[in-house]
Amino acid sequence: MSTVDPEEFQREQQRVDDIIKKIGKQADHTKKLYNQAHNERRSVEGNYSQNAKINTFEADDRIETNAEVQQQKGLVASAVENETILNRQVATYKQLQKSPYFGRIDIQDPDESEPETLYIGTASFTDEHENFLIYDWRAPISSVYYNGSLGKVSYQAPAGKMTTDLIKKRQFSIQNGKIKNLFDTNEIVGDEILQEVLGQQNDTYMANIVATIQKEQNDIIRDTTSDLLVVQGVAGSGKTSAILQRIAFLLYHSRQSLNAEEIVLFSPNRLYSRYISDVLPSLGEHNMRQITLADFLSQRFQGLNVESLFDRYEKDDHRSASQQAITTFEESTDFMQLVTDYVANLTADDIQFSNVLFNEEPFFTADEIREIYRQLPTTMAPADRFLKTKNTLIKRLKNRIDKEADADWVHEQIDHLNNEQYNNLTGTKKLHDFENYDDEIHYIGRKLVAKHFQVVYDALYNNYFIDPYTQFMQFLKQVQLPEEISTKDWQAHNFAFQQSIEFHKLHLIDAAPLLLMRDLITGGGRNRQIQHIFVDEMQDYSLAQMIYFKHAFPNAKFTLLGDSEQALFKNVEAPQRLLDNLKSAFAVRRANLITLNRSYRSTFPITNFAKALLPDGDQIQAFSRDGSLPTILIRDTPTESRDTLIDLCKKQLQTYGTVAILTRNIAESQHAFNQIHQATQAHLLTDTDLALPKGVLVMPVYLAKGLEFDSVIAYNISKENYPDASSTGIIYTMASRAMHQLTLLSIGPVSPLVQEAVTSEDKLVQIQ
Ligand SMILES: Nc1ncnc2c1ncn2[C@@H]1O[C@H](COP(=O)(O)OP(=O)(O)OP(=O)(O)O)[C@@H](O)[C@H]1O
Repeated sequence: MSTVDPEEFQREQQRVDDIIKKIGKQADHTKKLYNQAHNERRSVEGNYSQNAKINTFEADDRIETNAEVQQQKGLVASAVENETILNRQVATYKQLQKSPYFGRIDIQDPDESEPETLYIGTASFTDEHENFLIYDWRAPISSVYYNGSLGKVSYQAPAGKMTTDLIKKRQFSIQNGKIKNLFDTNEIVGDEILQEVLGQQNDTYMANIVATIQKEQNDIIRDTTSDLLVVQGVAGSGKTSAILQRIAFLLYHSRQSLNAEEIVLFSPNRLYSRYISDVLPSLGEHNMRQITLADFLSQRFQGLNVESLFDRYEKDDHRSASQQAITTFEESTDFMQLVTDYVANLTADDIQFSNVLFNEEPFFTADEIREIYRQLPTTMAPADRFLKTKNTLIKRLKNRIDKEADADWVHEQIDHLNNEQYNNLTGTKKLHDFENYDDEIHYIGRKLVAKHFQVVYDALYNNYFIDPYTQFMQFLKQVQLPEEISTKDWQAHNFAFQQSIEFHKLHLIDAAPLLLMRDLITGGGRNRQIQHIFVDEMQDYSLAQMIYFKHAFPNAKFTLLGDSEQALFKNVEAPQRLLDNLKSAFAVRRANLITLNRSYRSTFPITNFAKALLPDGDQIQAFSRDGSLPTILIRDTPTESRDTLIDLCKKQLQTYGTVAILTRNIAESQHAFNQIHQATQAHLLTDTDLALPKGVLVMPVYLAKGLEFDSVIAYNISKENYPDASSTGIIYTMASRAMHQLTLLSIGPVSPLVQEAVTSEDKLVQIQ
């Protein structure tokens, strides 16, 4: 298979052996350092807990002890960091020992007499003289490997654009220190190694793809200039892979100014979060923060049960045209603009202030709060007025505390304090900080009263002096409706909003506009620390939600990835239009759209079948990997279908590690699971599952988003279940989850969507 002669192969193997030896030496040395660091951390920690236990009872000792504890704390933190870095290095060496590199480039720089040979791997490795024996795949020079065909190539180095002559490009597949395959290639990254990688069985969790990154994927990964990067990629084109490699790349390039905590990925579900969680650690990086939309919204609406995308999908089956029109309206950019305009024009009388209670009595009345707000200049932004109002309320609370501090009940409480309680109240203050005894008693009194009124302070701090739900109701009532929505339907919708709030629930469509309204009034809800937001499966988010993200993370650059054909919840939107919409809504300068049309996940026959399901499937290029044709099994009765399903699962398990039965919704999953679980030990997966087991998995299609399985069985793709084109996205998503084998089972006649593929002149499926 290899394109190089045996002697050359031998020379390369010799080099691999030498490098592995060197890595081994370095690994042993680092392991020793790690053990030292580990012991040191434990001893520093021991010291710290000793010191922290020192008697802090005597007021004069307290400050000294405090300083010492702070110092010890710093020592612990740096010892932990040291240990973590060394531990990570040891892990990297271990990985490099198995497979030190995957690429080699020979380049001839214009001002050098000899060509230079560079090897590229998942991490850098240098010898004792700081010579690079392996270059990190993210190093500037490594981009030549991913980007260039032989001949003149350029790359971006810290000093600016450089050019060189690429005279050889070699790809390796090295496993456990042995070269399995070796190719010289002129292509960007040759298909041979990719064939091999893609032909392997699903590993349950996603692996990094740095050895075989393709050119378009590389453009996504190395884009450091766009404020908004939108990627439209067909199923299996490597969008999720590109996100993760991109994060690794950004972290490497901005080591000093960016850390993983400042990157947030919105993931479609929790299974997906787990599915991708090994990729960054395999590249020696920490994972970014991950959150699902449902969890994000629940955090923002403490105390309310926010509908999830999945709840909504389960319900969407039964929605009328008018409900659909309302959803479209409320999820649009225009609607978010209406919210913004509404808030900008709110007068003091319009704002729904509410009483702040203490012991069930008003401590501040809504009218008092409104008066404070009214007195502020109307030229101020609502959020600034709100903040000033809040500060005034806090000041008034402090005045109350000050007065109350000398009340009899307070003095009485002070008399009953024991020494420890008393000292805890004086905190870092020392005795001579007080002018006299009265001063000290007043100080203690204030502390006691502040504790007493803590609920009031908390209510102010959390902005509970406004009722955002009633406010939103007021907003909904005055909205100018588009023609296609009748006043009656709108009223019904508003009533439903009000009712759901009474039951502590919130519909998903109301969440983004409501949050925006609340934030614009209160000035809260913004996180300026986050530098990058990634959204995978963006087709399942509304524009309104995206606009809210932009508002909530004002300093972040956005990378949005999706496949409009896999939209489970709405109609397909052309990527360019989406980009234009987002570009104007986000008001960004540098926006970029990248399209990925080559699909890597599935075998050639599976991708060909999936393509045929789509009206514009021609744009999808199937990667040429052999496999059997997808099979359609039509059974007349539920009993026959059950027997077929059990047989099928058993048979497939002999060949494959994961067999996924994908259904339309949770009820259907439950039904299929009940039929087969005894015979097949199947697992039923739901929204709350966090891990992916091996074996037969049964789940609704929306939980399979972003995932892949060796074998997929699309459950009951009957005419009855999928009567028309509105289900195209669902069947396409199911089919495109399969890596090696796809089976479609129908009880009764098959869906017309599949029928077309069946009757196509090219043989796309086999029927059994
Ligand atoms: N350059 C590559 N080298 C090796 N494997 C790749 C490459 N690109 C993609 N793959 C593999 O193809 C499969 C699909 O990739 P990925 O899940 O990233 O695609 P996606 O576009 O996010 O898919 P979907 O939208 O269908 O969920 C994965 O198994 C991934 O490892």
